[in-house]
Amino acid sequence: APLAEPVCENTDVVILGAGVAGLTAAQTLQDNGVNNFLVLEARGETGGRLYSHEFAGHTVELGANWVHGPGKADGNINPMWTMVQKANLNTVETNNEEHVLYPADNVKNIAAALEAAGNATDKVFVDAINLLQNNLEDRTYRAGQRLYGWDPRKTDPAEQLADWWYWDWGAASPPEMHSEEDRFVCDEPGFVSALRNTVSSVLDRVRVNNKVTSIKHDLSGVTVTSNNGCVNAKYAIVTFSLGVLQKGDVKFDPPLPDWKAQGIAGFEMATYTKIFLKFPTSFWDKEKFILWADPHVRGNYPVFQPLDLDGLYEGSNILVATVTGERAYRVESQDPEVTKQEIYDILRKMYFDRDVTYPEDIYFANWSKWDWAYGSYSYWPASTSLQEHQNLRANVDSVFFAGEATSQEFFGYLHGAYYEGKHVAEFLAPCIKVNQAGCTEKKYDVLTGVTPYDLYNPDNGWYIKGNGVPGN
Ligand SMILES: Cc1cc2nc3c(=O)[nH]c(=O)nc-3n(C[C@H](O)[C@H](O)[C@H](O)COP(=O)(O)OP(=O)(O)OC[C@H]3O[C@@H](n4cnc5c(N)ncnc54)[C@H](O)[C@@H]3O)c2cc1C
Repeated sequence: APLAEPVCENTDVVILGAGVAGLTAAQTLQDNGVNNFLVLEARGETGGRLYSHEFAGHTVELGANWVHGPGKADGNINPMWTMVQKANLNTVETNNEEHVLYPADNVKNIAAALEAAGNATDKVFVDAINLLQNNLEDRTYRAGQRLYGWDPRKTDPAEQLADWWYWDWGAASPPEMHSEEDRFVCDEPGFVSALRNTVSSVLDRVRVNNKVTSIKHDLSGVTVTSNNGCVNAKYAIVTFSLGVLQKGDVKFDPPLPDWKAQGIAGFEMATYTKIFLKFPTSFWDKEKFILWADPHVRGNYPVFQPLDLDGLYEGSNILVATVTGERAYRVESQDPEVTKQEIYDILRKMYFDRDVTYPEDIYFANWSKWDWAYGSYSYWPASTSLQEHQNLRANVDSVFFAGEATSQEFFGYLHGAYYEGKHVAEFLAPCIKVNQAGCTEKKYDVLTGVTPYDLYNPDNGWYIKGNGVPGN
């Protein structure tokens, strides 16, 4: 071949992304007797949004931190819990009720608001299962809460904090997982070590620092181009975050069909930013969650978590603040020194009677900016159908998709990514082994609405369909 022509590597399956979904897919292919595969990863390390990082001499988790719902011995065990136990990582049980409340002069109201919000939330989840199982019209989370008596006043700090706590922060947990405790992972090897141990036999297939820029596809295969060359394969498994798919940095050739583009466009990425702070002294409550009801701004540094609790990083003087959504974008876009000062000012208001010291160091992830993530995790907007979600999940030609966002049950979670990676590999393994073309997953070319057309009638205020408009 002429020298200028790039020679692509050949393999059966090219997995794009080495997060939980990609590495689980790789391991599952191998477990099912498929050995000819490669993993291309943009970053210099594996794990993706399971991201352990050194801060102030300790390993902290920039991304996933909890095993949400470890499961019960007599039921389903969360696969992430199995990994964490095998790796023998230190964890601590948490639940949303282990908190101290600030400001001190508003504690009674905050406690009452938390109780009301919590009660409504429990009922909304039961409701949500009912709507889903019976194919009834969806409603927003807020509509559900109102029906159960929770409609926080916009200018009531206690109610706004309670609302943030049960929605923005905590309650995005799926109903199946809701009643169980959560396990917070805090250990020097890092949460990501549990994943790496589990997939150790496929790690040598991962090519780090390979940022994929285009995916050429047809029914017979794919050509994937990265900053480091190209790979031909029979199948690709794309595990990029929903944010990456939405931003369009990776070109599909031919472009993705409408049903697929619509599936990708219809879902949302949240941003959840943890801010790690190292202090000269530890002056805060030794409690798992310290909540702050800001008198003016909803979600303004509403939760702090000490990492220097007994059994965690004792003596570390590390405090973690979390912000979400608009407040997270603000932190990502302003000078960290400003963030430091803002947090210091709030801590001084909370602990006006203690010796509050100034943070020595600060670090946070730029989830909404990082071009390998563009957000922290996905969520499912109200009134978006299962069909549309399946289209986000389904393959286009030889390109398959897996990741937390493609999980209908556990989107947003590590175990969602795990189950999707496992599913896609189990689906493809037989296709590869018998060299069977046209393996394809369920998709919907047309998404249907829910109101039958004969209900568009004058009784319902609909005059256009042959009935003329009122007064004509
Ligand atoms: C702040 C935060 C807190 C969270 N907390 C929890 C929690 O407590 N519990 C929980 O269960 N879940 C939590 N999650 C969610 C969990 O981390 C994710 O659901 C899970 O890690 C997603 O795995 P994935 O394999 O689907 O995607 P990813 O981990 O995003 O993997 C995709 C991989 O693709 C790579 N990639 C992207 N673009 C390209 C490209 N162009 N070329 C090559 N490679 C590319 C990325 O670098 C990445 O490694 C949290 C997430 C965040 C961000």
